[in-house]
Parts: sequence; C-alpha cells; structure tokens
Amino acid sequence: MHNERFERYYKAQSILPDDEWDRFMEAMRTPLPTTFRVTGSRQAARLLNDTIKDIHVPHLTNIIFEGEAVPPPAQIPWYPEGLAWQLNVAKKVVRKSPEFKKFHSFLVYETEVGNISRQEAVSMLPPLFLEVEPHHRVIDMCAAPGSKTAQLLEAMHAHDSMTASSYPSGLLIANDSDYKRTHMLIHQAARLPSPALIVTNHDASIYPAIKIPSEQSVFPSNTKPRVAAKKQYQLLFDRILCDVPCSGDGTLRKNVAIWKHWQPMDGNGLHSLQIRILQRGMRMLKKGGRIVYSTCSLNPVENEAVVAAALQSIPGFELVDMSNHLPCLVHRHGMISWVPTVDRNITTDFLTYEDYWNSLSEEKRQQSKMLESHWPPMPEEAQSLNLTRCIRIYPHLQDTGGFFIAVLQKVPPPPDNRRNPDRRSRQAEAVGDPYASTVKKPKLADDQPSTPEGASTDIELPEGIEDELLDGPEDEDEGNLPTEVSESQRRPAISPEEFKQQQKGKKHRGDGGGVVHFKENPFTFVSPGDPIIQTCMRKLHLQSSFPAQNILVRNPEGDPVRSLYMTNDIVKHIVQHNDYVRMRLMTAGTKVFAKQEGVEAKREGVEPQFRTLAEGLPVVLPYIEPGAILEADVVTLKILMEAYYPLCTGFTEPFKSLIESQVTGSYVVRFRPGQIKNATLFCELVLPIWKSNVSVTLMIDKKAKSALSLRLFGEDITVATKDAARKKQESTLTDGAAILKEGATIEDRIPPEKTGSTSE
Ligand SMILES: C[S@@+](CC[C@H](N)C(=O)[O-])C[C@H]1O[C@@H](n2cnc3c(N)ncnc32)[C@H](O)[C@@H]1O
Repeated sequence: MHNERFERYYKAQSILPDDEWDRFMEAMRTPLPTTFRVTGSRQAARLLNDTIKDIHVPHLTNIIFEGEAVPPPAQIPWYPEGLAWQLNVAKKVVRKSPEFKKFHSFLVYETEVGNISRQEAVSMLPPLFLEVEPHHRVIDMCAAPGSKTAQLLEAMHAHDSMTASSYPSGLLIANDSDYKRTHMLIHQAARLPSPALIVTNHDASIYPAIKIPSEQSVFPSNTKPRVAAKKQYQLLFDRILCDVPCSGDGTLRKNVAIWKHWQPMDGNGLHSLQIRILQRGMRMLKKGGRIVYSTCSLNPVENEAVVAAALQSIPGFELVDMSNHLPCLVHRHGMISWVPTVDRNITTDFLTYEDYWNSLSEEKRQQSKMLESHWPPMPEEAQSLNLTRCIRIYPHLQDTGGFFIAVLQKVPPPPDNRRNPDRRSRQAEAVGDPYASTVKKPKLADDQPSTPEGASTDIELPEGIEDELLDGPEDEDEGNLPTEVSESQRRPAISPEEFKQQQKGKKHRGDGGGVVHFKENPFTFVSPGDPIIQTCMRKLHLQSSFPAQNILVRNPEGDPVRSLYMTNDIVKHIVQHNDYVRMRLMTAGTKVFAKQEGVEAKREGVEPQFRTLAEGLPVVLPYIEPGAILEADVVTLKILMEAYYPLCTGFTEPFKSLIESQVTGSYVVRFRPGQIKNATLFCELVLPIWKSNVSVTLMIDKKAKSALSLRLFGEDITVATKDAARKKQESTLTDGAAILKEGATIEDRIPPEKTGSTSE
C-alpha cells in the first residue's frame, strides 16, 4: 500500500493541510469498514431498521472476541433517519463469533432479497444531495452497477406503503454506456419494481434528445387540445446524476490493487469525457433543476477542473452551497488552485496552460494531450465560480472512502443579460481560444460536438422551452419550435417487418465508438381491449381504474404471450414517441404478470392464465378489488413456507374453507399481523399464491422465502433449505462413512462450525 507518485502528486496539489497528511495516508492504508443501507420505501425501511436497532444491536453489544471488545454495528451519523450502518469488524470475527455469524447471515439474506444494500458510505451521498421527489424527471447518466439508481428509485417511491407502491408520476432513466453493465441495472431495479423506470444504453456524453408529446401542464389552460396534441418537446430533467467514470483513487481502501498501478495521467485522460458528460447533462436540465456531479477520485483535474470548465462553457448555471445539507457530514471545501502534471513523472512545474504551451516545441504541441481546462481558472474566476462550494470527503475525516461532489443548479439568466452575454459566458468563450493569434488553438473538452452521430438533433429545442411556453401566449399557428407528431409516431414504435429488418442489418455505435448490434426486443403497448388483458382484469380481479392502457409486451406483434409490463404515463409517452433502437431502450416499466406455464395450462382449449408476480404485486395491489384479496394468518403462512405444495385440506379454518372454495388460479393473500410460538408477524404482508386443484403454492422465490423465514421464525424453515440441509447431511454421512473406513473420525474432517450447522 505504497505509491510514491501518489504521495508526490497529491502533496503537490496541497489537497490537505500538512498536519493532516499523515492521518490521511494512514486512513488510506486501513481496510474500509463494511457499510450498508436499509432500502425500500420509508415505511418498510423503518421497520427493518428497528429490527436491527432493537434486536440485533443489543445481541452484538459487549461481545469479546479473543480477549478484545468488538464494536456493535453503528448508525452512520449523517444518513437520514439512521437508515445506514457501519460495521467495523474483522472477517475472522464474523466467521467465528456465533453472534456476528448470525447477524452476517441476516445481512446476506436481506441483501439477496433487496431489503439491505451493501454500499460504500460515500457512495450514498450523491442521491441525498439530489433530493429527488416522486414527480421528478430524473436521469442517472452513468448508472451501473446501480447502487445510486436504487436510492433514486427509493426516493421516487418514498410514499409507498408497507405493501403497495405509490405509482409515481415522475421518471427515472438509468443509463450506462456498457451494454453488459446495463443488465446489472435491470437486475438491481427488479428489487424495487417501478412503472417509472427506464434503462438505456448510451454514451452519456451524446445522450439523445428524448421526444415527448405535449402535456396539459406544458400549456396555458386555455390551449386548444387539438393544438396541444400535435406538439412534442424535448424532455428536460428536474434532476440529473453524473456519477462519472473516474480514476477511482478514493476507493484505494477497498480496491488495494489501485496502489500498484495508480498514476496521474489516468485522471488527465478521463477529464475530457467527464466534462462532456457533465455538459450533456447541463443541456438536458430544466430551469431550476439540479445536477449532482460526483467521482470517487481525489484528483482536482477530475473534479473542480471539470466543474469549472463546464460552468465556463455553458452559462446560466451555478454551484449550490450544500455545506449544511447533511449537518453531521464532515467534509472539506472544493479547491480553487491545483497544478496538473503534464507527464507520468509528476512534472508539476507549469502554473498555467500558457506557461506549459510556450515550453513546447511545435512537434510536442502536436502530440500534447493536455487541455487548458486541466489547469485551474484564474483566481478571481475560481472565486466567482464558487468552486469552494464543491464538497470533498477524505478517508480520515469519518472513516470512509474518498469522494467528491458538486451540486449545480440551472438559473434563469438575469433579464439584462439575455442579449449581451454576461462576463462569465464571455470568459467561457474566451477559454476556447485564448491565444488564437499566436499559438495553436488549445484543445478543449468542449471541442467535441455535443450531439455527434447517433444522437438526434432533430428536435433539439432551446433550453427551458417548457417554461417559456407556460409563460407565453398560446401558439395557435404551431410556431416553428415544436415538431408535429405524425400518425405513425402515435402507433407502436415498430412493426414486425421493421423489427426483422433491424435485427438483420442495422448497426449502431456502442461503447468505445465500436459498432454493435442492438439486440433488444421492441416494446409494444397492448390494446386495453385485447382479450388477454380483459381476461387478466377479470381473473385477477382488477378494478376498472387499473391502467390497462399502460401494459406493454416485448415483441413487435404486441402479443401478450409471456410477460406483461406496466409503465406510468410518462414512460409510455417516451416509449411511444421515440424509436426504441435510437434510444437503445433496454427496459421500461416493471413486469407485473406472467403466463402460467405447466401441464394444465398447455392442455388444448384451455384459456391462457396469467398470474400476478411477487415483484409486481406492490404496483398492482392498489387496483385489486379489496374483496378479492384473501385473508390469512401466520399459521397459514408457516404452512405455505414449510412445503412446496401444501394440500388445501392441510390448512386450518377459516383459510381451509376459503381456499377450497376458490377455482384454480392466481390469488393475492393478505397475512394479518399476529403471533404463534416463536414467531411474530409485526405488520401485514401481502403475497401472491397459485391455487391448483388440490394444493396451494406461495409464489415467491426461494431466497425471498428464506429471508422472510429468518425474519419471522429466527431460522430458515423453508422446504428448499431443509432439502439442501438434508442432502448435505446425507453427503456428510457418506463422506463420514468413507473416512471411518479409512480409520479417521468425522470430526477430523469437518470444521466445528459445519458440524454445528448440520445439527441445527
Ligand atoms: C463510477 S461508475 C458508476 C457507479 C454507479 N453510479 C453506482 O452508483 O452504482 C461509472 C459508470 O460509468 C459508465 N461509463 C463509462 N463511460 C461512460 C459514458 N461515456 N457514458 C455513460 N456511462 C459511462 C461505466 O460503465 C460505469 O458503469
């Protein structure tokens, strides 16, 4: 854990006062504590958090291991409502102390089912600074693997109840340029199903303009619907997260391999892409909207330099002072001066770009990759940009990783500056060409076109157009800004023929500028009158308020053959008005129903049956006829968990008669809070079941069942786990017999903790 260049570079930057340096370096070399966050809607999260606080922490207090006191998990002081925790315990303790081992398996189960998220403490910060609300339109531009996306989704669903989703009116787009990593996003999102989610696969620096049709809120109320209906706009966002790719040296405590390879040119190289991503975000932001720019790097070239260059190139933005937003967060202010290194040897002799440029021969100038924006702005410019409002987190301050956050807000330009660019914007222009007459034009990150090939420019409108329309007169003659929606655009995005054609030949730019196929299936909304939708409505007891018009399938024909997804209105508009290939749309909305497969379903003449999926149930629940929800108690739940297919006759009354009287199909059961021997259900639980001729199945996956069992009964009573334990015991006995044959004892071969767990 040593890198001479790292120390030399950061000392040259004066990132910290001298008297903090040793503490900083020591913290960098110390393993990072485990941190996790209780996830989900506020109501559900609070309940699980109380379990940790009131049950687990007392059990883990006053533990002595090998003669030393072990600290219990502690709440991270700055995280709202105490929902994030830090555990500073060596792996050996977790493996060997029975109390911590139990807590560890609790964490593993709850993480697997998505109730807990293992996440670095500092990585939890950007969403907190974004302050997302359920009606916001949000984009997470570099989102994979998705820990911050999950936080943003939770904020959109903050008003969910314990059992039902709140159906937010906003939008969250999670984007990543890496196709494979977008699948991590889809997986992550399945933990918190949302009709407001879209996952896309784009280079964020050229994110395409998204078309949306006009909406009531865009126009003055006296706008004629005919006029409003014909216009469409570029979607602008209320909140944007730019958690950009970076050199990652703030994660050295976790990723110790970085010590070996760290060199400052990595940061220099990423600087330009980072600016372009932030600039693209700024161009997609609504007036009054907010962007959080963040990195897990300590390097000012990837941080303040990027923010300064972006602010200088696009007027109308300011850094927001968020220093008191999380009062218990200990941080340092952003830097206003630094000295980029111009090579791997940490040559930090050039205080300005001009000095550097003048030192180069013509040949070297041609080869140089340094940009003017690598250097800090002039001191008074740095002051006027308020770079000190950026937030720097260092590992020794609160035992975390290193991190950087800047919060930018879009402000309307003052009226007298609308025609004459203000001082800052003139300077921004000047940055592009400070020595044009004497030296080669310096390369700037902004030299890249902001919407090159692959990104649509066809409907790129002046920023804030929505606001302007709101204030302005009704545009009877349709004006020249909004474009018209053609009839074909109102139809499903693609025909089966077009789809086949696209699959055959069409190629698109992928990550790294390469050309890759976009293989995703198209998204087609199903007509609410479709017989299958009607059958679902009837058999799944959905009320007429159910938004059947927002159900989509993933095939060009629009046939509801397997899975049905549900979106909210804004997601539907986006899917319908944008070519899914041009948008590189990976997923939209959330899966709610799936076709029931099986021998019975395949029999000829049998009407296809759909079932409500556990993951989609919170979204669907508010639309199920209350009288169709079956009531049950903890005893029933226990029976359903202990066997795969418990017989209807095996239940106790009144559930026995209730279930026996139902026809085969998908049902939803509400389990009332209650207590039986060794188990308490503290709050109601709503789960899907499938009733067949003689038996019932709880339709949740194995891991979710195990987590639930652990929470309710303090042990895993599920049939899958019992089967696994039995198999393990059988193989242990077989092994044991073999060993005994060779003259050894079982204990010689099986570690003590394993023998223990087998007997459990
Ligand atoms: C720091 S990670 C993001 C971590 C993520 N926000 C989270 O909290 O889980 C940066 C991500 O940016 C992606 N990326 C790299 N270049 C990109 C680009 N040009 N456009 C969009 N994403 C990009 C990488 O694939 C990587 O997943």
